[in-house]
Amino acid sequence: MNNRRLIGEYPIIGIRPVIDARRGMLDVRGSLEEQTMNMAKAAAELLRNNIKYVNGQAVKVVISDTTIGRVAEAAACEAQFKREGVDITLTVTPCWCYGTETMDMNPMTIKGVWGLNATERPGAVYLAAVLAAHAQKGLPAFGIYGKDVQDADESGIPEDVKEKLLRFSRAAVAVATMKGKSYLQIGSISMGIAGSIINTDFFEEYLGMRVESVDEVEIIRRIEEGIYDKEEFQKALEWRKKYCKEGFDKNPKEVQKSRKEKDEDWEFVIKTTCIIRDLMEGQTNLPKGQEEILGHNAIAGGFQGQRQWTDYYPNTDFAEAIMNSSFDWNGAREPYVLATENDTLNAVSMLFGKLLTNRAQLFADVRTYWSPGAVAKATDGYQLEGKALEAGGFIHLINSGSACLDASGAVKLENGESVIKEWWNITEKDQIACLEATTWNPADLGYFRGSGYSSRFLTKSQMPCTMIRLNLVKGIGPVMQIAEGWTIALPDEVSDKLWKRTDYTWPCTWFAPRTTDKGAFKTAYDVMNNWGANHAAISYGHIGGDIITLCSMLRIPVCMHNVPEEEIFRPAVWNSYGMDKEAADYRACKAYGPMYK
Ligand SMILES: C[C@H](O)[C@@H](O)[C@@H](O)C(=O)CO
Ligand SMILES: [Mn+2]
Repeated sequence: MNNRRLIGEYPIIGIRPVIDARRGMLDVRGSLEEQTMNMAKAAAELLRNNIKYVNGQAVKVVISDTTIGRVAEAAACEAQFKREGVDITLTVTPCWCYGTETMDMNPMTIKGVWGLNATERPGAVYLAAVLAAHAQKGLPAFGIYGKDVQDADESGIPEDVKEKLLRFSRAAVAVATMKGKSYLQIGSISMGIAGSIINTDFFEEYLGMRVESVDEVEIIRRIEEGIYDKEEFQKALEWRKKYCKEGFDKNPKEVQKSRKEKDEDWEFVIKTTCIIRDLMEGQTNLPKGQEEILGHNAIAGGFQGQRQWTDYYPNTDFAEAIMNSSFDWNGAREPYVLATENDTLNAVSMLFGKLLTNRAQLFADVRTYWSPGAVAKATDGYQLEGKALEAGGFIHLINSGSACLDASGAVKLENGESVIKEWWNITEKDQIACLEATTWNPADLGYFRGSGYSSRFLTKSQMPCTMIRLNLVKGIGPVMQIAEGWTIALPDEVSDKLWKRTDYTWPCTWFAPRTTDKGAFKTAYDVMNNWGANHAAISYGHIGGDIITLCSMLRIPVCMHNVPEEEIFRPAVWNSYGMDKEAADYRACKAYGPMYK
């Protein structure tokens, strides 16, 4: 089994308890030491208990050795945090302190400040003062201030403060996890899809990542020279025979592959899967391997899922589907991020979703808008209901390959509702359910002359989800689109009729956005008509607020979203760019520019 994962530390959060330094006969500082340090301890406990890295471990949180009252202690804390590898700081206080003397001045940390809303000592006044200092010094920081005044002896953290502390920390950990990791592109531009044109400046300057590129011939070389984990290959082959059942072959009889050829294809696609994984993260069990033992340290990647390779070799839909899922032949494991058609921007969208949720992601074409009338016409009068009716129709999400099997909705909560779980909660039963909901149909030989297999499932249940896409726009740079909504369940016969109109052997999901009475969210049609590219990444849950916070940390403006205003949480200084939140976002992102430039 592969025991290599990403090289590089996971980000550490450092908590900075700041305090009024005045001593003298009444010893102001002394009277506040315990309360201040207790705030830091409470925040640390909240984060440790609720935030996990993508590898399933609890986030590491350290606290300054002392409270910080003057600049010498701020400097000592900075030195301590440097030793401990802190990327994210959370400053907390119940009282007035001296803003510029105690603030985090490190230009590279991601910063939050929590000022206690208790009026005995003016923590909120410090919060406002130090956020003004952050604004004046060009060091954006998130401000956290609870709505209700807390009594001085109250130790708990109010729910609204918890929500902001957790949103800030989830997004900050996601941002800092990407730093220093690689994106691996295998192959090149697929079918003229602009997202396949890898923009190294974007990865380097906005995400702090590096771009690695490998020609597809590397996979052929490793197959032919036997440079892959043979034990792993055999284990995967047996697992496939047992759990990944073949579906119907839609190809005309006269061109269908023979049984022998189909079995050879299975061996080929499984070797390809093992090698793509080795390319991403390395592989210690490569007896014939030398430099191949080292991977590209890739936290995300893409394969040129159509044309050239697929005109000649079996496609990589099996690799893409299995690697994006929460499990494989070794059981539940952290899902990878592997985009098909080499869509680097959809891969980044999947990466954002995965890092914020620790759940597998769905890659899809934003393929077709179905209006209520069009559905009725195509299905002898079926009338939409529920979320699809509310949205004025729905969108067909379907692409070969990179759809995690978790998106089948086969995994159920206790109450019977479908869910995509954090990968460490996936049980053996969940894995079997997803595999039983999926067939592996011989590839469409029109699109994939080289054959192979495509995963096929229908998302049969309603799940809350968030559809996003990061786009690159000349003159602006990266922008983000967000549509919260639901997968929807249609009667099987209705699904069948609509699905058969297109690629009936690919994974099929129907999506209804949450609509408003405005612009791009009037109806599902408007969402599709305003979508900026052919692809989207879909994450379980309504995570648009987290995406917005993450994008503000990366200085990526959000051009379209249906997130309730109260969930929008950006650095405090964004307010200084005007009352219109969208315009302010654009202005601020432009003013501060990418984090790593
Ligand atoms: C028709 C093409 O081959 C499909 O793959 C197309 O639906 C795409 O996925 C383009 O993104
Ligand atoms: Mn596509």
